[in-house]
Amino acid sequence: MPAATLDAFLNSYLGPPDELRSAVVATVRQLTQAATKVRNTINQGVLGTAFAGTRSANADGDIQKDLDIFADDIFLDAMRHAPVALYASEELEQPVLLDSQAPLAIAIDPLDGSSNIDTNVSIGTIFSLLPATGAPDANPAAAFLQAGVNQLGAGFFIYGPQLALVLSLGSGTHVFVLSTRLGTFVQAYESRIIPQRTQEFAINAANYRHWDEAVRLYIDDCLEGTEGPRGKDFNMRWIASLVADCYRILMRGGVFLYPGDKRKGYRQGRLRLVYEANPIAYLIEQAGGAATDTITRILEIEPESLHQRVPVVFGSAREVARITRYHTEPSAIGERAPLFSRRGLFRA
Ligand SMILES: O=P(O)(O)OC[C@H]1O[C@](O)(COP(=O)(O)O)[C@@H](O)[C@@H]1O
Ligand SMILES: [Mg+2]
Ligand SMILES: [Mg+2]
Repeated sequence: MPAATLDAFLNSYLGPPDELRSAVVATVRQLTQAATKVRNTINQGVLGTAFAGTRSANADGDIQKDLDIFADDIFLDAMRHAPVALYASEELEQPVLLDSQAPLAIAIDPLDGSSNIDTNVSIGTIFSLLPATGAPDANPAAAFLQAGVNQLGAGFFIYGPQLALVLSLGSGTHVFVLSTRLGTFVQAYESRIIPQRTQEFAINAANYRHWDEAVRLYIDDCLEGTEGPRGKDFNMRWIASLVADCYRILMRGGVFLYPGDKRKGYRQGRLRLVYEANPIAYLIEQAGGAATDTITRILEIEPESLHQRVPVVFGSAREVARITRYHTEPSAIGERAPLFSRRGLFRA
């Protein structure tokens, strides 16, 4: 029987007194308040213009939209009232030291799907909760260079038709929706289970000519549908908001790919390991899915730097495993010989 509210869920997670657990719960509570503020701002319909004059380039060189910076300020401020030692954000070159004695470190993408801000398509906030290891005041970035398996919890808010929180604290992936009538987040599902198989993929196909052969072949085979080696038709989606693509996969399965490609600066894809791929991989695995960098499990990758990128494939476990085989044992896929000699459907 699902707990009716986020509060009830968090209380049931608390269990016996435990400093880390209560820190996680207090932090999630602060995050929900911050997300509600961001949502209220979005609802005022002031996205592009309200924060004029705040545009600049972030740590990854992207042009920051004004709402990115606003959201970052809101979440940073909220974390000052949480048991958080360190706050690392996509929008900040270096982590901020908040309280060296506090037990947690948070890595956050305050506004995911920025290219959709002006288009009224779902955007979100992604967060990863880690133990604040090492000496936070001596080397703030070091706490974030731990593999995703160490996460104590992870989640994202999605500012869509509903304000939803997708959350895992290590036992399943749960979805809560803000009820404006009740003034609280209400559990919408007990725990998501992603189907093992799928007939739906998500990828930015405009990059087809830049992909490696393994990715092209996988997509070619999907597009051939019932006439190709897969023997079934596929559907395609690409929202260009990681949170929205992930939410759909949690609801009905599917596979998401943002591989590395040959464009300058995209050899490791576009997504960031510490505050995008790791929390998403944690949620997906907790829902029975899988997440890799095409070959290696995302959660086992040891980050080398806070803002590093990583190729990402996640979703229905059998499909993710198949994509790995396209990369590691291509001759075992289908019945083609010699492999990679075919011309792709997108190619002239
Ligand atoms: O525009 P592209 O290359 O298709 O990339 C879209 C991807 O980039 C992102 O917008 C990156 O996140 P940010 O908006 O936080 O930079 C993802 O949400 C999305 O999956
Ligand atoms: Mg993002
Ligand atoms: Mg962002």
